[in-house]
Amino acid sequence: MSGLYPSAYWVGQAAVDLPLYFIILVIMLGTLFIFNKGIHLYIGTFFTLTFCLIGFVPASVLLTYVVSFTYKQISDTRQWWSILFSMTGLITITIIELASVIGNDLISTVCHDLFSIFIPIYPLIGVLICFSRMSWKVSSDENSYTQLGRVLVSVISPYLQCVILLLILRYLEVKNGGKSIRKDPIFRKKDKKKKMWKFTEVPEDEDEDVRVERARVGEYMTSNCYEKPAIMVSGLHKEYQERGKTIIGKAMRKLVANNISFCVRKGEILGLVGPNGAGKSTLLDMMVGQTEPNAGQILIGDADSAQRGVNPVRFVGYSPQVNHLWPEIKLEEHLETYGSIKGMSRSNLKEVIKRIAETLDMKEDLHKPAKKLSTGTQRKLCFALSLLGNPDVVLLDEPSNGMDSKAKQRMWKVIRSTFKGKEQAAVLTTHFMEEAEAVCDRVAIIVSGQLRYIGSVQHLKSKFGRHFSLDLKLDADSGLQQMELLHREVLKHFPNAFRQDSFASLMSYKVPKSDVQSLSQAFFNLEQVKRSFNVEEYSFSQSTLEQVFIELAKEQEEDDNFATMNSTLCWNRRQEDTVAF
Ligand SMILES: Nc1ncnc2c1ncn2[C@@H]1O[C@H](COP(=O)(O)OP(=O)(O)OP(=O)(O)O)[C@@H](O)[C@H]1O
Repeated sequence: MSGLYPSAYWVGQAAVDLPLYFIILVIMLGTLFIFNKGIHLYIGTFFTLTFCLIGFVPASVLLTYVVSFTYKQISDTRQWWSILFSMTGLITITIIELASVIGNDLISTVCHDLFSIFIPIYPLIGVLICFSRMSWKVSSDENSYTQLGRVLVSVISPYLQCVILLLILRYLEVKNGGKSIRKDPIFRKKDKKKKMWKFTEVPEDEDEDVRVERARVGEYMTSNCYEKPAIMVSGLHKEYQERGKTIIGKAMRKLVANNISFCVRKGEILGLVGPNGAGKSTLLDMMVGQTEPNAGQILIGDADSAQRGVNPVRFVGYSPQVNHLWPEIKLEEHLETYGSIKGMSRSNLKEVIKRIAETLDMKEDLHKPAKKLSTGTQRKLCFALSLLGNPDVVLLDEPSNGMDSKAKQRMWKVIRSTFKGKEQAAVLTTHFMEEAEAVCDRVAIIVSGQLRYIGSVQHLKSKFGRHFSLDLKLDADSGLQQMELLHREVLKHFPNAFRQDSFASLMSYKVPKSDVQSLSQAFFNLEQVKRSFNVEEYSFSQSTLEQVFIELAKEQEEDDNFATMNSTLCWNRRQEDTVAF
């Protein structure tokens, strides 16, 4: 709520609403007493009304605050609640008058008392009805006595209502409020006793590079003599409790970060890749403080500047997986707002917006509201917002989702030029291996909440790429017999080659490294095959990062029969180890 604690927000609202409502009511009552000859203003009436108003005004205002939790748009309040309040006032008056007309004082008194106690907008109406009765009716002691009793109920009820409505407001804030509620001096939630986490064990099957990275982070954390990396994540652990499938089913432990440690140096871009649900977004959420880890430490940016009191908003730029845009606000206004929050000057901001619009091809969309932007442009905008103000660290959660390939290439170029050789660092999650290869200096592969690998793309390929890919495209006229002969010839040169799916005249093989003694010999053999078997063209290449990733995910997720990776690829673990893109 406007960056304020909830209590500060409500007190601020009340500081305006209470006097305003009080003044309006005083003017209305004054007018009533001046022009209505039926109700006389005596000293007693004046004090009773004043005392009633002091309780009635806050009770009515608190009621509107409480009902404000039931609507999502401002217009809802005008349409429904104002009509409902007017109708309630009218109905209560009608009921009380009807009871009086039929001469049943008991019903009239019971209704009056019930309305006064349970309907916060009634007590003032009730007091006025009583006053008019006391003025107009032939005065009898019994009548005056009844009316005084009713007045008393109407005057006291609003004070009780204030207490109850305040408690309801607090309950609603605690239930619906965001994180600021924890620090709120009035609406603060009582902290439940936190579960104490034991130091999590280092996974036994941990990769050597991951182990080295963990040791490096440990050194950085304990030593003062190094130039610290831009991001340090140490021993991060997070798990959720998942409900069992049946009502009595036991809650399951879902591990989304299993003792993860890594660091990102200044000027470095680290790619986080992994299958759906591996825990990549949760990791970023923990880095920006949106999700609380169960154990571990995250240090972002220059600790010295944090101690010097530099605004932490300037340290981190974050582009979450779900777009965080205001639907009615224009693209340019988004950039202006974020730029101002990050402390950019007006003139600088204008220049930066112009450059962003040109670089990311958004010039024509500058004056469109966010809801009218295409999905790709919305992603571009979120990406641009995260870069505004040159933050020390930028976290990008699947930034290129929904972008066409041209837009992706532009964005990759911007990312490279922003971080390469600079003081800033970035973490980027992606499903596109092509993206990781094009943009990232190092890649971290996460499977089932565990960091399985970390290193440069080339190192990953040479470490895990156990196969070469061989594709042969035969002449369109070649028949099955020709293909069979070619297959035998391939096996002659690469005895352990494994044939994958063939499409029409295209034959694909996975060739183990052990079958390739020297690359020159392999290409010499393939040239001969090409000449003798009407092969139109062929390609022989080291495994792509995509293939390496599939291998890794398969090795380490032995229990899975099927897994999907976004829309870019899927793999089916069949007995013959077929990879299908
Ligand atoms: N608040 C939560 N409560 C329970 N489980 C959660 C919660 N948030 C995330 N999870 C679970 O944690 C796992 C990791 O989710 P996360 O979104 O981090 O994965 P991801 O690697 O980013 O996946 P994707 O690539 O699909 O975005 C998922 O199985 C998800 O269902």
